[in-house]
Amino acid sequence: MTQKLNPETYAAVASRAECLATAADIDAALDRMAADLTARLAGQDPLVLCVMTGGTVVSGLLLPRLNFQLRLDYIHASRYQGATRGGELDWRHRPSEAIRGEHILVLDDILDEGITLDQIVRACYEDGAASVTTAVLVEKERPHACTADVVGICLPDRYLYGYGLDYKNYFRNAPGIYAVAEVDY
Ligand SMILES: O=P(O)(O)OC[C@H]1O[C@H](OP(=O)(O)OP(=O)(O)O)[C@H](O)[C@@H]1O
Ligand code: HPA
Repeated sequence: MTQKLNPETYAAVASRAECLATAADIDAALDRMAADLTARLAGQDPLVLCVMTGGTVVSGLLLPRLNFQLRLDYIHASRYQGATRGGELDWRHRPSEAIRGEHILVLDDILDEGITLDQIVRACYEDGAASVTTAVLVEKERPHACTADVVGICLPDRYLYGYGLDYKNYFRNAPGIYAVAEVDY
């Protein structure tokens, strides 16, 4: 069950947030990611795994830029659950059978502490992936448990929303990436 934000709180959070990346910045980042991923994966018939839920927006915008043979599935592992600090990774969907022998591309919105991506990559190899390539739209400027192969844009270590990233389960649809004000964090 997710908590609702009342409209006044929603508007106040939005008015205090700072835009760190515009839609034009993200478009340019997606173009760079697509070129890099094409160089790495064209001809390998990869199985793309969208990491739910935050990975949906980057997946939707990136896939039409990948002009080669691929298939799409999803994986669901969550550790924030609407909170602004992460906890234990909760597995909700792990497509183990589909992964065996495949070249996997994991697509997610953000590499923050890197715990989610690190555990997803380990799980893919445990499930018999032939290779695993990782791509994130945003990498936070902080130490991570792992790195991503392809990164769209690096942003400061603040709590972010937009382009799939949520604040209390809202703002995934914001048309830019915004840092939440200290008072709201
Ligand atoms: O690098 P980390 O510190 O592990 O954090 C990154 C993960 O956190 C978010 O997922 P979340 O658990 O919030 O689920 P969501 O995708 O449903 O928002 C985000 O989508 C990444 O998957
Ligand atoms: O900064 C963030 N914003 C939204 N979701 C997240 N998951 C990890 N870090 C973040």
